Amino acid sequence: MRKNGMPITMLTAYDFPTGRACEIHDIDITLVGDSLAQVCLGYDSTTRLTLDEMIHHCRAVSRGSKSPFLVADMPFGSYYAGTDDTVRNAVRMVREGGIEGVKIEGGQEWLETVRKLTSIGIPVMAHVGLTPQRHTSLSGYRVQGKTAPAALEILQNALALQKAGAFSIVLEAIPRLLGMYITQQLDIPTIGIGAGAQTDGQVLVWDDVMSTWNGHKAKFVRQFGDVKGEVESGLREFTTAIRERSFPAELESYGMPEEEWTNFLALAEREGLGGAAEHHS
Ligand SMILES: Nc1nc(=O)c2c([nH]1)NC[C@@H]1CN(c3ccc(C(=O)N[C@@H](CCC(=O)O)C(=O)O)cc3)CN21
Ligand SMILES: CC(C)C(=O)C(=O)O
Ligand SMILES: [Mg+2]
Repeated sequence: MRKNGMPITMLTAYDFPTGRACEIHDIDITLVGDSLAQVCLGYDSTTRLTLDEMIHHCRAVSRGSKSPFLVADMPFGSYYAGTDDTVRNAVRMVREGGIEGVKIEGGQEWLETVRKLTSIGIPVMAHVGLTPQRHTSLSGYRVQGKTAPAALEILQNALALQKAGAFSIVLEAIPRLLGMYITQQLDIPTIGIGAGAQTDGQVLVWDDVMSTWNGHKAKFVRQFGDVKGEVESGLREFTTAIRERSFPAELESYGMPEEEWTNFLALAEREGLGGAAEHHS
């Protein structure tokens, strides 16, 4: 993939229509992010998402997103119980979910896992800096690598993950200088989210880009679309039109030959049903 060329565009998708939109509108990498826990399923943390739930959404996205490279987050708890178990879970995501690569959060502790998945043909995207699956032990969603030792540790993790075979790496919520430095040091492409403008690509969450997410807006989010505004005005007009009976119009309903209607009324009356039709208002 690209290094120093045109930046890589990556966007999350969670279902068939959003996957389809990534394909049609020229996204390079579609990510079935575990952020789906929060933005689609209403959980308070990505740690609540199960492997089965993730696979269900991967299946929908993969039917819509054919040409972008398709990556999915391995859910919290699906890659800790030894390499064999992790491989089994990743293989399910590929075979049942139809995805092409997996993303895992963390550093040195996953080198063996990255080597194994890569060796059996499942490309691994690494993810360092702010790792949301660990928000509890990180004491919340905080910028990472702001001190010299912390920055060094992130760089060392990134280098080790590359050496273990990761094909790309997400850098989340780190100072922009560190994002630039790590990008220069690595041969594999870096994809930033809150890592400044010098990474090889950028990723954001669909609902942040489209302004449909009602929760906290991180500093790194830019809202490019106003789907929330469209939903508001669309629903206001929908309910108003129903309540004032301007919907449906005649053209939005079905007719019947006049003669059939007359015969119907006569038939109904003969059967002793309903009486005259003037009751309807
Ligand atoms: N809608 C949404 N967007 C995301 O980017 C996202 C999710 N959900 N859910 C899963 C994780 C959680 N992520 C988050 C969540 C919060 C912050 C956040 O509030 N960051 C603070 C940093 C404050 C500081 O340390 O100074 C910020 O205000 O940017 C960052 C990433 C990224 N992912
Ligand atoms: C924000 C991206 C990188 C992610 O991991 C997610 O959407 O879950
Ligand atoms: Mg994620």
